[in-house]
Amino acid sequence: MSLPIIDISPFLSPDEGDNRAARRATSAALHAACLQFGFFYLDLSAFVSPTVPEELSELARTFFHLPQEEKDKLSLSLQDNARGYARLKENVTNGKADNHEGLDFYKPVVNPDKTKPLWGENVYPTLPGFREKYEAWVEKMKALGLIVSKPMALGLGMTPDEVKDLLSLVDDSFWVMRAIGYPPLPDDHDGFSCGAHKDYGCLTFLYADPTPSALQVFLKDGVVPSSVVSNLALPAEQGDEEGIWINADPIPNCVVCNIGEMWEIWTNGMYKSTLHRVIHRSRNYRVPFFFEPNFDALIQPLAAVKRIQGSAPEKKPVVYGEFLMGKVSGNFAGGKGKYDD
Ligand SMILES: O=C(O)CCC(=O)C(=O)O
Ligand SMILES: [Fe+2]
Repeated sequence: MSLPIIDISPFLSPDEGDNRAARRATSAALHAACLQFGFFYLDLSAFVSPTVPEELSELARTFFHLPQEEKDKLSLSLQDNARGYARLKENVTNGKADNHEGLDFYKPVVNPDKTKPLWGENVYPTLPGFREKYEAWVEKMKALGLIVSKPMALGLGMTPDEVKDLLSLVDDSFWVMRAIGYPPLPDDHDGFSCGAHKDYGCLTFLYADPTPSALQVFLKDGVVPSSVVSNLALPAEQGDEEGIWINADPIPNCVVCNIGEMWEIWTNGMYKSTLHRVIHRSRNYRVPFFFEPNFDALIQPLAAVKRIQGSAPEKKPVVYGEFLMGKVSGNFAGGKGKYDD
């Protein structure tokens, strides 16, 4: 049982000739993957050289091996409580400390003011090449976000004008990038490397180290046939929901991609943002990139979705920046973590 692999290469070359059919196939495959799982792999062989994410992981390794007092100089508490370094177990999900440390970056803002949540400045380690390589990755992932948004829009049957409108909501993405350091999760640890959560933006692109069984995805009952479920070893339940946890092990040349809550609103719940968690039994370094809407974007159910669903009750629209602020300031002030509801 493995999540689908989507080939984005037809969207890297012009919309002509044989490529048209290939584009339609990619869009249909994405639509099916979003309907069924909300999680899939994107094959980036034609887009990213495999050495680039390895370099990022290596730089993260070097940073997280620095003495604690060096890392604390970049503490997010010295910034805007969002940008910067969070110590091991500083983030809490579902009331339990996450067994990871992290370094977070957000889209730079005009007139930064670190007394306002999210509105400070990114802090980069002074390690040679760190800033350049991570900033280059931001550019690559922003481009990927725009590329993948197209087949997603086409998979929903959007018209060319609707596609343009959708892209205008993400063309100045208020992105987030994290470098995460996972030490091995001790057997007696009361919690996870990263507790079960949904991502809240549009699309997460996770460059994952090759450790198997670390990232786990919750599939509710009925998503996969029971003949498949009986072959899976992980225990079932999540809160009061019945389902299974499956491993989303890394595949060479692919990023793991999942959809966030903004796609859930755009599709009026047709695509679900899927719960996931991390249980990392070895030491490693991973770099998720969160491709989010523009800060001021109004996110509401799409006309194309209304055509599919008819007159279903509609999810409430949100302005992405307000939604994010509510989440971040409420959670940090209330002692909750960045992923808590
Ligand atoms: O490290 C991973 O495998 C996933 C991390 C994650 O889910 C997140 O940071 O939102
Ligand atoms: Fe996540």
